[in-house]
Parts: sequence; structure tokens; C-alpha cells
Amino acid sequence: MRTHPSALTRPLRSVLYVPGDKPRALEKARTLNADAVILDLEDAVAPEHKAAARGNVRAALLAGGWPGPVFVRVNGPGSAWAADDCEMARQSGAAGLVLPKVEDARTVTALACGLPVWAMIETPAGVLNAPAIAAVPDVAGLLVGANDLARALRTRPHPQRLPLLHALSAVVLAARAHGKLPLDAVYNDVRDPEGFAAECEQGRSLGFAGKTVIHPDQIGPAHAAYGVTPQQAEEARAVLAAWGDARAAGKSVATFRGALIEQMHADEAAEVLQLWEVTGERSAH
Ligand SMILES: CC(C)(COP(=O)(O)OP(=O)(O)OC[C@H]1O[C@@H](n2cnc3c(N)ncnc32)[C@H](O)[C@@H]1OP(=O)(O)O)[C@@H](O)C(=O)NCCC(=O)NCCSC(=O)C[C@H](O)C(=O)O
Ligand SMILES: [Mg+2]
Repeated sequence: MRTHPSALTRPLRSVLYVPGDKPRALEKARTLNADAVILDLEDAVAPEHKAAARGNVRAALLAGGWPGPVFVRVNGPGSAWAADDCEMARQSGAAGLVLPKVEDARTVTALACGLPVWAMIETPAGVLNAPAIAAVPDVAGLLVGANDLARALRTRPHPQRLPLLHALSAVVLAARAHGKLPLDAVYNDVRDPEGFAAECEQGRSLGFAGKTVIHPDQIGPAHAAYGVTPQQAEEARAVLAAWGDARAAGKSVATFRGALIEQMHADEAAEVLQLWEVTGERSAH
């Protein structure tokens, strides 16, 4: 399995959607510390604002000065706006495209235009075809669109997302199998920090690499859930030290605080420390 190069270079604990037709939010997003942003031309923008939003996004990209990668969510391939959106993103220096409602690998190859792609999995067909979508070389990540998916599946809201669990895990499996990043869905209630934190923990436990967010207040909690605490960094160092001692003594397995450790636990600890070093003090903010 080859890991996509962008999966190695930076953490994506929080990825902030910013509506392309909200100049104030576009301005503010530059000053926030989301790990990446998605400037949205699709569902956050009403049809009559599409052209103006594309102009705003072009200006925001060309102005530069963004602290992290800036992706553009273009309108779907069947729409009247898709081609112009993609061309604008390519010419204006976007880091990549977010393609909505991807249902098969062909859709990605038709629209990709050489930029890395985050493919949104938000339809039943998208979930079923997630492995083939994740296998496309241009695809760097899979994003869950839980609102569209819930509607398409006719599920009811559930505090632990039980009706969506199979799909969430299918996205993680497909992305991880192909060395791509799985990013969890948005949490709609921006005034419910407890619910948001719980959903972040659930996503982290399922194997997601980060959370897509819709409001500045959700960035810090996403970093807390998907980052590394000082205690976790300390434990990772201790695991590596115990593993080093065990190997030096010629052992193939060892115990750490009473529990079995093998090579994969040392690899995991090294990964935790790598994330700690990249995010450092920014983890909880
Ligand atoms: C959800 C919101 C509509 C809430 O808006 P509002 O109540 O007006 O927010 P606040 O007054 O609390 O905002 C405070 C300040 O923060 C700025 N702000 C708010 N949101 C953002 C943002 N996303 N990026 C940057 N800055 C933001 C405000 O401008 C205020 O600034 P200041 O003037 O300095 O006080 C709103 O948060 C919002 O529109 N969020 C984004 C919605 C969005 O992008 N939706 C599309 C993506 S999600 C999706 O499509 C789902 C997916 O496809 C699926 O199927 O699940
Ligand atoms: Mg959607």
C-alpha cells in the first residue's frame, strides 16, 4: 500500500468549510488556525450567488496569506457551474478540489485536472464504491457528507450515529486501505460543544484522521480530539524506550505496564510522536 504524499506532510485535525458567498467568513477564516480550509461553492451557496461566490473565492485564493492548504469544493459534475469552478480553482492556486457526491471512480478522473482531490462520500453508491474511488491516484482523501447521506438513506437522527456507522467505517476502511486520509462529517449544531466533542471522540475511535467543521468554535475541540496530549506523547516515548530495551536484550515481544507490546505498538508510538512534533503546543487550541 502506497500512502498518498499529502497524507504524510501535515495533520488535518480540523478542516473548516467557508461559504464562498460570505466575504466576512472568508476574511475571518485566514485568521483562524484550522489545519486546512474548504472554500465552498456547492451546497452552502444558493444558485443565484454561484457566480459571485466563484469570484470571491478566486480573489481569496489569489490574495494568498493562508496559514494552511486551501481546497475548493466545486459544484457537482452534472451542474452548469462545475467546469468553471474547476478551472478557477486550478488557475488561482488552490491546493486541491473537493468533489461532492462522488459515486464512482470515473467521476473523479473526469474532473480532476491534476490537482489533489478530496472525494465526498455522501450517497449510498458512493459508500459502496468507496474502495474504487479511494484507489484513484489523484484522490488524497475521502470526506463523509453525513447530511446528504442521511437523507439518501432515509435514516433518522441518532445521538451515536448508529444508522450511519456502517458507512462511516466503510469510508475509513476504503481510505486506509489505499493510504488516503479519511475525514469525518460535519456536526450541524454549532451551539452544542458537548455533542460535538463526543462526535469527535467517536470519529477518532473509528479511525478518522480529522473532522470537517463549519464554525470557528469547533476548531479547538477538533484539535483536542485528533491531536496528541502531553500525556499521550510521554506514554509514546515510554513505549519506544521499553521496546528499544527489549530489542537490545534480544526479545521479540515485551510488556509495557503489564500489557503486551510488539513491533506494531512501537510503530504506533512513533506515529503519535511524529504528530506531536508537528502539532506541538497547537494541539488543544
Ligand atoms: C453555521 C453558521 C450558519 C452559523 O452562523 P452564525 O450563527 O452567523 O455564526 P456566528 O455568529 O457564531 O459567527 C461568529 C463569527 O465567526 C464567523 N464564522 C462563522 N462561521 C464561519 C466559517 N465557517 N468560517 C469562517 N468564519 C466563520 C462569523 O463570520 C463571525 O465572525 P465575526 O464577524 O468576526 O463575529 C455559519 O457558521 C456557517 O455558515 N458555517 C459554514 C456552513 C457551511 O459551510 N456549510 C457547507 C458545508 S457543510 C455541508 O455541506 C454538509 C455536507 O455536504 C453533508 O452532506 O453533510
Ligand atoms: Mg453534502
